[in-house]
Amino acid sequence: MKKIEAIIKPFKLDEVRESLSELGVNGLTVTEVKGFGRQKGHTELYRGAEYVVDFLPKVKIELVLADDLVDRAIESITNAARTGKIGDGKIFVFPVEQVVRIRTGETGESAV
Ligand SMILES: Nc1ncnc2c1ncn2[C@@H]1O[C@H](COP(=O)(O)OP(=O)(O)OP(=O)(O)O)[C@@H](O)[C@H]1O
Repeated sequence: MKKIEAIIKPFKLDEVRESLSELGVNGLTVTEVKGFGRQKGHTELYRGAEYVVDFLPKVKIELVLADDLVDRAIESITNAARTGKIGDGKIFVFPVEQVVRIRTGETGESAV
């Protein structure tokens, strides 16, 4: 199992969620975050306004999924989140040791 953390532009959240649902992803966690990438100090467009601030609002999506879904999930997120402009975001992938579904006590891939 792997955990994908994707930092995306907030207005792309619905599109990304829909593309992941089509893949059969069972759940995900979303957090409003702030951050910067390589373009720090440069302006970036956010909701029509230009920002020169250090930290821009982003959305972090976290999802844990079976190994065989990871490549397709990365492709879906990339296609849905890309505008081609700076600040489109980044995807990080981590190994996951264990998952426990609290209600049923299931563990491993069947708990994801
Ligand atoms: N190395 C990193 N570690 C942790 N978070 C990061 C890292 N790089 C980017 N992020 C997060 O991802 C968000 C989007 O990054 P961003 O797309 O601006 O990266 P970039 O490398 O500057 O790419 P681009 O050239 O497309 O703008 C940042 O606001 C930050 O929250």
